[in-house]
Formats: sequence, structure tokens, C-alpha cells
Amino acid sequence: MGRKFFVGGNWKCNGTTEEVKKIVSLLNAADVPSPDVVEVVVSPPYVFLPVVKSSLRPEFHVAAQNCWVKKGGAYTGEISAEMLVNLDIPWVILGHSERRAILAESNEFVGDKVAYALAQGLKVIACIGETLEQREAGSTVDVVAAQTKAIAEKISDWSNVVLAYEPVWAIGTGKVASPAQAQEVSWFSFIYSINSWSKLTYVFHISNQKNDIMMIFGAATLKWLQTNVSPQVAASTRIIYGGSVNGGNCKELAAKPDVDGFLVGGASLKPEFIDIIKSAEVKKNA
Ligand SMILES: O=C(CO)COP(=O)(O)O
Repeated sequence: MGRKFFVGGNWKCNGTTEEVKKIVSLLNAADVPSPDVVEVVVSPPYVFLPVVKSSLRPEFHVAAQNCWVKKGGAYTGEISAEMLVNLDIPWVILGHSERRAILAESNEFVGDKVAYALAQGLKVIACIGETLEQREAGSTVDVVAAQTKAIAEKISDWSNVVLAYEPVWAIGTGKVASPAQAQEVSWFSFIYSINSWSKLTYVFHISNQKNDIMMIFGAATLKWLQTNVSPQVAASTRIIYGGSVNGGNCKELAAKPDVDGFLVGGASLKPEFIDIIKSAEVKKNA
């Protein structure tokens, strides 16, 4: 089964009604590849979900940025998966590294959320990724493996999951990490030593300098899903990348054979998001 290119726009905690309308108009007017080529999902803050859903072109979908871990009730400030289903919101982002790092969401909690949301019929963009501190402490390997395992242990059906690898240090920073940095060694040892993943895993080092994208592209076929779920699931689960993706670097990133798409933050609020959606063409023509 093919892995359709996926472009998600995570608007995070940004926007006014006027700004949201502007972005929607921009998206609606854009000349982009057909839904056969690219799946586009934008994720406004909760309060804007209904207006975006009702005004966005029908082939683009919406995602919530989070939802509660179980059935709603006395959980002040939370939004339940059932509410999203009730509003016909098809997707939810769970386990974003900002929530893990800033709001202390544990691996287990995220795993439970993913399982609960899927059980209610939502599709999930499940995020994994290490903080700069974790990376600098040399624990990237353990952190990302544990995050993935915590999800894998709670679900058996991956057909409605997109896995987003988003290192916190690459988010919104354009932070340069040179190939000479020791962390790469961690990544390669991770890639070749952990056998609990199902498919290609990669890491990007992105510079904010023009034409200076450094990509470390390590890959291994990891066995966990194959052994514990099925080879079909292993082959069909999309792994997308997030962290400083923009109009300038998207084509080069999209051209990599195992990049199944992007989760875009800052640039998803700007006209360059259209260019990022269009980068799916690179895959089609590959
Ligand atoms: O966190 C992200 C998407 O979820 C990435 O953010 P930036 O694209 O702003 O780096």
C-alpha cells in the first residue's frame, strides 16, 4: 500500500479570527496537487476548529492539537475525543514535543491518548522527538525509542496513525547541527541497534542558511511492527518530519525517498505553506 504524502500545518497557539480567515482564503485559492498526491491537514487552535472546518476547501482536513486521554467529564480546560468526533473533526495531533516538554506529558499518557482517540474513530498524528537537553545529554536514542514503544504497546491498528518525528531543538529554531556533532553517532547507533521499529527512520539536521540543509539520513528496517503487527502495517505507516520546514527547504527534504511528508509549524501560517504542499509533486515525479 502506498504512503500518500502528508502535509500537516500546526498553527499552535496562534491566530485571531481575521488571521485565520486570511490563511483559509489563501489555502482555498491555492493551486495545489490533487488529493491523490497529497493529504493536507491543518490544525488550528480549538476555538477556530469549527470556522476553519466550515470554510476550508473540502479536500483539506482539520486536526485538533490535542484531546483528553479518556471520556470527558470533570476535566476543566480539556476537550474530549468524543467532542471532536461530534464536530466531525477527523484528526488530532497527540504527544507534540511542546506538550511533552512544557506540560510534562509522559510517554504512557501519550500512548493512552493515542489509543483512546483511535478507539473513538479519530485519526492521529502521533509526535515523537527529543528536547535539546535530552539530545545534549546523549539520551536521544532512549527518549525516542521509549516514546515510540509507549504508543506501540497501546495500539494494534496503525492504519489511522501518522508518526511525526519532531526534535524540539529543530522546532522553530532553524538550529544548525553539524554532521560532526557527536549526536549523529547516537542516531546511527539508535537506528542500527533498536529493532522495535518497523520502517525507515531518519534524522535531519537543518540549517537556516539558504541552501545549507544538512541531512543525516540513516535508515534501517526495524522489526517491531513487522513481528508484532504485520509487514503491511510496517510498509504503510507514514513517518513525517517536523522542525524548521519551510518553503526553501521543503523540496529537498521531500525528495528523500523515505520522507512521507511534513508537520509544519511557523511556515504553515504563511503563504510558503502552499510551496510546502506543492513539494509533494517531487515525490510524485520521483
Ligand atoms: O512543531 C512543529 C510542527 O508541529 C514544527 O514547528 P516549526 O516548523 O515552526 O519548526
